[in-house]
Amino acid sequence: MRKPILAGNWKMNKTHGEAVTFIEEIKGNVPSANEVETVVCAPALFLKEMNDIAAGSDVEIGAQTMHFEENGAFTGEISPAALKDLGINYSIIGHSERREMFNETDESVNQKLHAAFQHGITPIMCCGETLEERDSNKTEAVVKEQIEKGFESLSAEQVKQVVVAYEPIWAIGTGKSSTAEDANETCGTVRKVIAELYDQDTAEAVRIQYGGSVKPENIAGYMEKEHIDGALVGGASLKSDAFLQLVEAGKHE
Ligand SMILES: O=C(CO)COP(=O)(O)O
Repeated sequence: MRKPILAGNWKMNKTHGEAVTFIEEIKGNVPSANEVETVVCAPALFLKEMNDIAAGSDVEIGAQTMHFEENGAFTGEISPAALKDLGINYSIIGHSERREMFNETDESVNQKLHAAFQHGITPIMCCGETLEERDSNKTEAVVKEQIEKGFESLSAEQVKQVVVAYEPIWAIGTGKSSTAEDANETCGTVRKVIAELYDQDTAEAVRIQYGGSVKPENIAGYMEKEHIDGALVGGASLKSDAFLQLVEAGKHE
C-alpha cells in the first residue's frame, strides 16, 4: 500500500513573513504523517526557518530545485549537502518551468536524482508533455523518455523512493486540469515504464502525483484513481485553508 503524498510548490511566491505565518497556521492542523505525507516546497531563502517552525510536526519542508554538485563555482545555486545540513529531506527535481527557463535536461535531472540519493533527499521528479506533444499523441513517448533518461543507473531500491510528479505542462497554472481519467492513464504509463525498466514490484512501490491546476474542488477525483498517489500543487497551495483542505483530501486513497 503506497502512502499518499501531497506537496505544495510555492514557486517564486511569498515573503519571509508570509512563509512563517503559513507554516504556523498549518503545522498543528495537518493529518498524521502516517496517513499522508505533507510537504511544502518553498523558496530556498525561507527553508531553514520554516523547517525550524515545523520541527516535530507532520509537515515536511522541501526545496524546489538543487544542484547536483556538492559545492563549487556555481553562482546562485544551492547544493544538496547544504540542504541536507538544514534538515531538508525533499526536493523537486526537473520541474517543467526549470526545464523550460533554466536549461534543465533529462541528463541534469538524472545527475540530480543521483545527488539526492547520495544526500538522503527524497526527489520529487517532474515529467509531462506540452500541449503540442499531447495534440500529436506523443504524451506516452515523451513521458517514457523522461523517465528512462531521468532514472539512468538508479538502482531499484532508489527508484522505489522516487516520487514522480506527472504534470502536463498545458495544465500548469492555466486552470485547465487534465481529466482524472487521462491523468490516471498517463500515471499508469509511468508505472508501466518503470516495470519494464525494473520490475513490477519496483513499479508498484513508486508514488506518482498528478499536478496541474489541482484545487480543493477537484482533488478527490484524482485521489480515487488507481495510479495517482497524491498531488503536486502550485497556486492552490499558497493559501493555508485551501492547502489544509488538499492535504485532508490527499489522505483518501
Ligand atoms: O506546477 C505545478 C506544481 O508544481 C502546478 O501548478 P498549478 O497547481 O498552479 O497549476
